[in-house]
Amino acid sequence: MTRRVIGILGGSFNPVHNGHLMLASYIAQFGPVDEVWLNLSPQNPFKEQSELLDDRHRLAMLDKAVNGSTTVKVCDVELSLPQPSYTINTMEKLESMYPDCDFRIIIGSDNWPRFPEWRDSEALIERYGLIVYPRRDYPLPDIVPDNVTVVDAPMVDISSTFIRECIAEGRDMNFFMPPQVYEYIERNKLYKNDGKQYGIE
Ligand SMILES: Nc1ncnc2c1ncn2[C@@H]1O[C@H](COP(=O)(O)OP(=O)(O)OP(=O)(O)O)[C@@H](O)[C@H]1O
Ligand SMILES: O=C(O)c1ccc[n+]([C@@H]2O[C@H](COP(=O)([O-])O)[C@@H](O)[C@H]2O)c1
Repeated sequence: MTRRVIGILGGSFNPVHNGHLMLASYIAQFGPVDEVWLNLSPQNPFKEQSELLDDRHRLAMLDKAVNGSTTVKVCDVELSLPQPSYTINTMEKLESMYPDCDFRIIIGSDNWPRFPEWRDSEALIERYGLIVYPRRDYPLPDIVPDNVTVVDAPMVDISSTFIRECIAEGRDMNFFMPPQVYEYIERNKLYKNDGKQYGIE
């Protein structure tokens, strides 16, 4: 039986947006993988906890965003692993949970310069392999080491930070994410910057 190859795209997804989804869809169709899993990191080792919305809201928005897709899926394994979310722990856990799959790590070129600071970065490249895609202002690596693949995906230059700021200013961000995610944000009054943490659906 052929082994399924899964690309893991980790992030805070605070919130997930069309940039994440278009990239994941592109790599699942044109990259060296069969599926892309959007892996929710409750606590990125490089980010401040205080900036983050509750994991359950971020997971609910991811589930709504992929909407049952068979090639772009959600992965919540880090919710039950120690924090911060080190990718090496995640990959080892996934390997043990899905012995019939091969896993790759997907990162943007913005993450490439600091990749050597990731825990066990050399082992991550050697054991799993990296797929690197372009982000604005961050050139792709000139010299591509063994086990690193560059995928020239189109760039959609939006970020969760921009979306959070715009919502806090009262702007309409409906077209920056799937409508069902935006409805969830509105219904739960998320990112309003009024200091309140609203309930989980
Ligand atoms: N517009 C985009 N196109 C492609 N990849 C993106 C885009 N925005 C973020 N990513 C990548 O998706 C992964 C998860 O992103 P993350 O949740 O950190 O989103 P972000 O929009 O960069 O968030 P923030 O603005 O809160 O830092 C990261 O590897 C990040 O580089
Ligand atoms: O494992 C590490 O040392 C490590 C260091 C920095 C970031 N990561 C992971 O990289 C993913 C994307 O991070 P970011 O900064 O683009 O949100 C996310 O899943 C993080 O947990 C992982």
